[in-house]
Amino acid sequence: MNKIAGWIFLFLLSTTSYADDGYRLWLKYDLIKDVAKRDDYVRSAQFIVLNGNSQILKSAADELQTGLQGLLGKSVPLIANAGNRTGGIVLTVADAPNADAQTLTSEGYKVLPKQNNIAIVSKTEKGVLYGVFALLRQIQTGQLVNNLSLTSNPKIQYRLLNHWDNTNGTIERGYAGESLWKWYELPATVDPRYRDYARANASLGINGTVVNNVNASARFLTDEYIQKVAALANVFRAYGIRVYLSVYFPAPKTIGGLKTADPLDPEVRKWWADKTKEIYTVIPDFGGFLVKANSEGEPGPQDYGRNHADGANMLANALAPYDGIVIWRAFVYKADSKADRFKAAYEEFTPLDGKFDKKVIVQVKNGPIDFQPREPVSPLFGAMPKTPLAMEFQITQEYTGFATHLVYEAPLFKECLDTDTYAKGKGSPVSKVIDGSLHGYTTTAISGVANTGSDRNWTGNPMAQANWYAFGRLAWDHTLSSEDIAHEWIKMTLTTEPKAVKTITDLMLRSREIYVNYNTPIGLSRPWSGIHFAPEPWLEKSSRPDWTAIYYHRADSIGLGFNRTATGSNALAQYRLEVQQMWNDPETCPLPYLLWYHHIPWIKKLSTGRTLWDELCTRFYTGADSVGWMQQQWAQVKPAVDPEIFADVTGRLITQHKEAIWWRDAWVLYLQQYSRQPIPAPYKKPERTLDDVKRLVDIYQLR
Ligand SMILES: CO[C@H]1[C@H](O)[C@@H](O)[C@H](O)O[C@@H]1C(=O)O
Repeated sequence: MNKIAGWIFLFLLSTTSYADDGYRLWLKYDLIKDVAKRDDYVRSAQFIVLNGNSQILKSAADELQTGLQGLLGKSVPLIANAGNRTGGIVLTVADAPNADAQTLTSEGYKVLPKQNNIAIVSKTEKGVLYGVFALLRQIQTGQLVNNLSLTSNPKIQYRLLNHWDNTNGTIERGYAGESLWKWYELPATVDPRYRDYARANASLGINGTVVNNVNASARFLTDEYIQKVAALANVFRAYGIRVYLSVYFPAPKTIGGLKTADPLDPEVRKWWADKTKEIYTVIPDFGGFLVKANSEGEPGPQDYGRNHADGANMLANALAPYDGIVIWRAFVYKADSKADRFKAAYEEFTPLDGKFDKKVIVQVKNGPIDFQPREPVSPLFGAMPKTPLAMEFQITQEYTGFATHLVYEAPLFKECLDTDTYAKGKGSPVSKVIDGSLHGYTTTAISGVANTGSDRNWTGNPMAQANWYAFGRLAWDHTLSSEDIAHEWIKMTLTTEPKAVKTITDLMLRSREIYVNYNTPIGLSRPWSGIHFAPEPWLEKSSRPDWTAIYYHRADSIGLGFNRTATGSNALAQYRLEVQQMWNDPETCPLPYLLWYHHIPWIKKLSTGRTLWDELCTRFYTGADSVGWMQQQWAQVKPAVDPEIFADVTGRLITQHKEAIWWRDAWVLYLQQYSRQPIPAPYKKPERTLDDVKRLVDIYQLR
């Protein structure tokens, strides 16, 4: 009987541990199997010195104890003073004239050898917490810690997740279940998961979270919701994370009973000042407001004949007594079939450069359109020298295959950050614009639209955890490489077995380009069906002209692509001269951007030696085939990876392959109507007809 009970216990244990593998993210802290290595760590981690009892220091010590307990299989005691003892870890908040702290900014940390101990030093408790995670990361990735010497300062001040979560628990563009925030239960019931969310973010250095959708409900500003958000803030505070709210601009009317929301109206201004005061009374470290205004039907200051700066400055004024900021989004465009949507943000915002209050940051999406699998950088990054600009990346895979397609986003983020804007001559990359170093902005920020949800593994596709991870790591230090970040994440999350690490890294690094190839190669964009998932390049009618596909690709009997040169929309003129030169000439424009800027004849020979048509077909076919390669690569790592995660990713890759072929067929058959060219050898004509694919997409979109 006992034996049976024992078996049942073991069985339960093993199943829970599988299920937990996804839940624990990169903070797994499993026992290090290499005994020699483990002993080495044990010698350096015999005790933890914790001097002080602030919430954040306590979180740091807790995490260190939990991590070491798991990794070393041994509980490590906390003591208040090292005395003469050596071989421990000393957490130190360095008071002013401490030599070790001199090169540190407020959130930076050092991990260094000190009197035969490992010292984790920072000017602040938050920095100590980040240092603890850095030390754990070293151990998790199998690096030596004796004589370890790390110095790290975050390059960007506000490192935020933006959640597009609604009051009813849904998430706009969320593919991993419902919202993490259980609004109906809050504030009385506080899910322990909020703490794990905070730990995961703090481990990356994320220090703020906007908890609700930019298409905001005014309810978030009611007392009822402020209390709920305060309950979240109470959990996050212990991990150095501040909460922010997206605001509905006409809230003074909808919940305040005023007749107007005009930002220059004294009553409206008073309403916001009072509301802000109310928030700070309940959430003393509230981070500030995020605003989507006069964009995609959301109301804003223009409804009252005012501009974005008037709206943003009014909120900045309300925040003036507090340490909070206004993040005003530049994602704007008007429904005008004659205009080029590409140009809209630049046109609306550059005249306002220098007119924003110093508490305002203008948040710009990485590209001028909308989070496409590949976009050129937004021209705004090179054109707002007097306004701090925040970067907005999308971690959730709205346009990169939801939670089924494996797309590692670090290369996409890096491509944008590394692009030279030439704003102050050569060597003015986007990264230096947003980290403030180029124009001397003192306020700097970066946001990632979150891909988390209530799914047990947080992100739906377990591999998408890497995108959350990569965003956070790059927000802290944009000089890290995609490859190094992938290595870290894999070793902490999936396996440390060297061959498997290499195979998975390779797979991840190639995944985005593979997706681009079957989805939007050579500068195509926005061929989406309404839900932004299935191919619908044939879409010609929609409620807005710029929500059709034809608006973007402009296929005709001559060729394909959007002419944005001087003979077309002239959007290129929004960039600095050197950037224009990079893209202006169809003969020299790099292929990834070609159709973003040029209408190219089907039979035109490209730099690859193939005609446009043949090149497109090559990309669609090799892209779809490469998903087969991804499946083979993944199959090889089976022995090294948790069985449940292995099976989950295997299943998603099967779906991805099927859908990649679907994309290929849709594009090839649709474009062939215009090109009237045969599909080049060795590729075979799709077995289905264009009507077959259209029907498939129509059915896909039925409710
Ligand atoms: C929150 O709305 C989103 C919308 O769902 C998305 O399809 C669009 O791309 O971008 C919008 C935005 O960024 O405001």
